Amino acid sequence: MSHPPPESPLSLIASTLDVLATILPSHLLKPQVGIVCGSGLSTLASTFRDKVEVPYSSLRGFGSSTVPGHKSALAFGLVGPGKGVPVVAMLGRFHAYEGHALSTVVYPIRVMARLGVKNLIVTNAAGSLNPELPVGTIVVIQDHLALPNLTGLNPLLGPLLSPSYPRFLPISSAYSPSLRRLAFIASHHLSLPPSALSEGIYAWVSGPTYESPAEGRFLRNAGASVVGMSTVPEVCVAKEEGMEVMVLSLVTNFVVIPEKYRSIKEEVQAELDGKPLHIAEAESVSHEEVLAIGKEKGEVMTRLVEKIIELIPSP
Ligand SMILES: O=P(O)(O)O[C@H]1O[C@H](CO)[C@@H](O)[C@H]1O
Ligand SMILES: Nc1nc2[nH]cnc2c(=O)[nH]1
Repeated sequence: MSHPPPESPLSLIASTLDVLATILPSHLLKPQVGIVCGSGLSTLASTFRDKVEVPYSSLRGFGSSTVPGHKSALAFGLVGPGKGVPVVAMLGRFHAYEGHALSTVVYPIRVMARLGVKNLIVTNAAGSLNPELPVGTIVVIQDHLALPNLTGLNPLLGPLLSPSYPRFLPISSAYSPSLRRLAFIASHHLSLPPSALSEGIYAWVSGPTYESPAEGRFLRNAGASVVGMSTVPEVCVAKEEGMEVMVLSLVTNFVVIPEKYRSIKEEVQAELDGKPLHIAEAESVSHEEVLAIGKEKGEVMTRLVEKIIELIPSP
């Protein structure tokens, strides 16, 4: 028995676009800006006007977001004063550690590109590797350190989706300087304190384990400022699709990097000497903590993203 040939990615995308065309009113069908909401950050769509939510389950090619703090739906709407800017947001993203293929992780970005999105604002929750980036800081990402990209898990591995795409995509200027400028100008318009927004380098790791102390130290020594388990696949594909991209990482925790390891050998010797050591409780990260900071900073992130969208020159 012969099997039908597998559906091509482009025909799958076309079927998603057909469904959206039947659901959306015409003024929302051509979004100019795309947003990816990070863990606990789906509030970024809370102020959209004329909002229409489309569940991922109704769109072929989409996976389901299984991580708490990620909702499985696209939100379309208008942002900003007057007529408003049409936008689309992923209220939840897909991570490779959930078991999604990288092609699924980036599928919504390819759909956004074909809806007409030219500017992509990617957000995430991330762990800080730098004491100068405390919890609550919003880091405007300048560059990335993607170990999976360097070791065989690049999201662009495989046949090109279109022969017009470059086989060897340069990503040395993936993080749009003009959009990054707008982040700082928006922050100024909103009178946020200078410490609210910083700049840095995002390390992408596969997760789902958080970093061991040695891994955290390794990433810090390699030049990364924050670390997370997402974002880079979306950025690489958005660049391949010709979009301008910016990334805002919300620092939700410090990566635990002790200056000195606890020495069980010294502890035992101290006990034998009758002078037991005082051992501090070991710190650790939790996703609940990550979500709590997302909730706390959701409002300021929303105002910042809205203002950036207002400042993007119209086409
Ligand atoms: O990157 P986002 O989706 O914001 O989520 C971050 O938070 C989760 C860990 O708490 C990981 O998925 C990490 O990547
Ligand atoms: N890998 C990683 N991802 C995160 N997402 C939020 N915090 C962290 C972190 O400390 N490490």
